Amino acid sequence: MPRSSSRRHQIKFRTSFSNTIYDVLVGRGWKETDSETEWDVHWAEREWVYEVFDTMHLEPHQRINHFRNGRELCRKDLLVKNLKRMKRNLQRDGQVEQARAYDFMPLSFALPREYAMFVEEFKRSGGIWIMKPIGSAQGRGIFLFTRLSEISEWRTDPRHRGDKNNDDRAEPEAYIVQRYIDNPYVIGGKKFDIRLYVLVTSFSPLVAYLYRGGFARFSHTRYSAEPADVANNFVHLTNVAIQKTAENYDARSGGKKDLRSLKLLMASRHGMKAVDELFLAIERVIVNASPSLSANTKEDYALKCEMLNDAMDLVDVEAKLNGDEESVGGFDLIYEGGVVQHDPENCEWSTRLGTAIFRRPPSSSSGSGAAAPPHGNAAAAATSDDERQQHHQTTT
Ligand SMILES: Nc1ncnc2c1ncn2[C@@H]1O[C@H](COP(=O)(O)OP(=O)(O)OP(=O)(O)O)[C@@H](O)[C@H]1O
Repeated sequence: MPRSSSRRHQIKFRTSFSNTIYDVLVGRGWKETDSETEWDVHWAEREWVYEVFDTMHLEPHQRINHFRNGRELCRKDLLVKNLKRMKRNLQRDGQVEQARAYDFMPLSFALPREYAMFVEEFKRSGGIWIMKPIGSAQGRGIFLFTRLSEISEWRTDPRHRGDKNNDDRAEPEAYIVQRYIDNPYVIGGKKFDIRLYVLVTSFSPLVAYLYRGGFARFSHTRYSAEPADVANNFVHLTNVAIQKTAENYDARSGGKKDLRSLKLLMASRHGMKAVDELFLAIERVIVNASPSLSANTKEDYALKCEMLNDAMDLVDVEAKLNGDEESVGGFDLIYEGGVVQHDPENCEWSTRLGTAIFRRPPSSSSGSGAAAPPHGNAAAAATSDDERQQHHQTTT
């Protein structure tokens, strides 16, 4: 795609969403269209892209928000399958150290297919396990258990049948069963997870950018791994969709703490170096096709709009980039066919505390050999299925 001159025509977008992404696209002065073919940006539903991608023709200037095979990394069972396969291949090739990098995933089995293997492991080791429907989001259908009989209920209960007509012969719904991490890092006694935004502009070679902003999603009930609390989702599941139904839910903060405050707090406990190292390790394991783009607070709305606006700059709809940028807005290149290694001699630590990566001073930004032009038609940042046709009030 020629990048020397900016395109002058009116940019047109298509979307069925009406949350932050809609506001951002309109805010850029772009025009909404219903046309099936005449658009520059299509912010589409994930399943739709998976279905039609192979039969659609994309012009070089057109951008769509999912890859055709995104579910290979973003559906829970396929992610497990691919991570296991990758690890096996590395072990087979004698790359022991690289294979070990895949140990971050707790022991997992795809049900019902690997039920017998799971039962063998469960009888051997016991403990707390977590069941997650393979294609769901927002904590829906997730539950913890400590006894096999609880799984038997899942196997026989019609509510968990793949066939919604309650056909007794239908297979139980597909789940991932995973060893539960029962000693999470807590703040104020509460469990949290972290929402980061990654924009993947190409899968071959893999090119990924990480956004500096993000937030932690907190539970509202103190963490406990006691048997009496195992069934209490308010203790164990940090999804906002779950937490907002808790009695003590704090609607003002939305249960969220921005990434910068989180890192400062952790730095005050452990030192900045430890926090930077932690976030570099996190960078190596981030994957998600559907971060919620709806907002439940003013801050949330501002963060998501700013992130999406920068994402639109990065996928270069208006053909304004040179193609060798390592940072665009809040997005920093972290992977381009391999981990982007910045020379510490030439770099300074980010002072924005968003992500812990080396940031090159502006004067030495060119000729690094690490940068890649943002390219490809797709960008893996999307919206949860539940957000279709919704406005700003929904949450993950
Ligand atoms: N193996 C595990 N050990 C401990 N906690 C877990 C484990 N797997 C998932 N969780 C917790 O369960 C909750 C839901 O997990 P996750 O966010 O992956 O589900 P989801 O339904 O796909 O949600 P979302 O759509 O918001 O990403 C989170 O609080 C997460 O920390």
